[in-house]
Amino acid sequence: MTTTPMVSIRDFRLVRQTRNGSLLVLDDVSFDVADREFVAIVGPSGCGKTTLLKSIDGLIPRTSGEITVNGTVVDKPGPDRGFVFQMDSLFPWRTVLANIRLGLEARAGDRATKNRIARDLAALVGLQGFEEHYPHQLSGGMRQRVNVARALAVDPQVLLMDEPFSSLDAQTREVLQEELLRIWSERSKTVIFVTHQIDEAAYLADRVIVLSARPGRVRASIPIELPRPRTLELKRTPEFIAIVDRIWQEIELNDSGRSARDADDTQEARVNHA
Ligand SMILES: Nc1ncnc2c1ncn2[C@@H]1O[C@H](COP(=O)(O)OP(=O)(O)OP(=O)(O)O)[C@@H](O)[C@H]1O
Repeated sequence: MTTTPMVSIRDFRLVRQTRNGSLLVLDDVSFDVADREFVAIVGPSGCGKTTLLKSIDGLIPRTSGEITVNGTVVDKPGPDRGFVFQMDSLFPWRTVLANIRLGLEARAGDRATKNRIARDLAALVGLQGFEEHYPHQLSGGMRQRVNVARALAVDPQVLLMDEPFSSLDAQTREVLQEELLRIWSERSKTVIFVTHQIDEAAYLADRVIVLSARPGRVRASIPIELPRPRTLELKRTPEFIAIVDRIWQEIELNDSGRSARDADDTQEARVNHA
């Protein structure tokens, strides 16, 4: 018996229109993500990680290929997916509770129930006691906790996270990484997590997908066979360091064998209109 993957990406290709013409951003991307799997996506800057995540959310129309979530073709955002953005995307005039409640407001149901859900989520992300605070009264880490809670409010099956901790200091980032693993296991979500931090990818994920320089193609899919539950001490073990090294090697070599960092500046993956 085969189980349907939670997210399935098939022969996905995406061309963006820019001032200089058409730009091939993603090409021939295919991979599956199982229910409750935690997958991290890494790759050189500009290779299309955010574009891929937004495509899974249905925010960008595909050029060809297909993405399905729980067997349904994605053509727009839906409550089965929650998106946690890279940058602080809270409404400054809303309290913590009102920000978390946001996704629920368009839905049927009474205000008391929605407030209860929002309060439970505030507690889940460690913000009990801060429900009536405004974003400017919170630290960066606390604001990202609100972002996570807000994405969870509609109880999505899939959580799409775009470098959610990148603007945080190293210590806060590590605290939130541990918290995210706790939330992921408590709430049984499927997570797709884009990051630049290779150690973050290895620490969090069951599997790391490495994209090539633009146009992004799947270069490697590396299973992270490290035991769970994971604690931060894991990062100091030889097994962990070896995995991080392996991921780095895949990133450093792009398709033409050049350094991925150089290639990002020079590669012109443009598609002519003609
Ligand atoms: N709205 C847009 N219109 C046209 N091109 C875009 C748009 N957004 C992004 N791009 C281009 O698509 C390519 C991929 O961008 P994307 O943000 O997905 O990359 P990324 O891998 O997430 O980058 P980074 O790691 O730097 O965040 C880049 O060349 C970018 O310039």
